[in-house]
Amino acid sequence: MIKVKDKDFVPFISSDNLASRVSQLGVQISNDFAGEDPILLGVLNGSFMFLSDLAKRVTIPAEISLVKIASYSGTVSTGDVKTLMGLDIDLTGRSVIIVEDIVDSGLTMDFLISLILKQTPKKIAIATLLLKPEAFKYDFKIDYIGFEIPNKFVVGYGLDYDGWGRNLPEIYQLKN
Ligand SMILES: O=P(O)(O)OC[C@H]1O[C@H](OP(=O)(O)OP(=O)(O)O)[C@H](O)[C@@H]1O
Ligand SMILES: Nc1nc2[nH]cnc2c(=O)[nH]1
Repeated sequence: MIKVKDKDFVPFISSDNLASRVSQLGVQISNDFAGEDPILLGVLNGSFMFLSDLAKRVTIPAEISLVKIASYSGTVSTGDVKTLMGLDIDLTGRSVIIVEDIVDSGLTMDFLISLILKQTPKKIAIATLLLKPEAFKYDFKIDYIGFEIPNKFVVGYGLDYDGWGRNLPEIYQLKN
């Protein structure tokens, strides 16, 4: 068990499991997007570690760009998604792979998809390391899912609790 800020968390997904799953996703993306020169669009802050490891496993030419949006404060969503750093790349006619650490309710991703669609890309795909199926409220398709997890708050491998815990190399779940 570990303490992050003022809450206790228990080990949930080991760094070995993360590494092998991320590597499989990299192979899949490389096969599916061969010849398309995709853009890996990471969503800050949470996706930085997943994006970094995934990008190293993508063996085809790919651009990398970042957007920064946020809706969570502590362990709860504010229900209000804000763009804190916008797109700095033209997505017109491009194949865009959105890279997220987690899709929970789906609110953030839904917001991002509509933002990107305004730029008329050729294709949008979604890659998320984690998905909480019980919490997911939308019906957009998620193309690459690392792990489906229960509806409990997690930290580590980029994911934070109030800013803390992002640097942990494995994923932990909030203790009951
Ligand atoms: O599906 P949802 O319910 O919208 O939740 C998922 C979002 O929540 C987290 O971001 P957060 O707002 O905590 O910002 P961060 O990436 O800076 O940690 C996570 O990185 C996703 O972007
Ligand atoms: N750190 C963290 N951020 C989230 N954003 C949405 N769900 C979660 C979660 O379980 N953990």
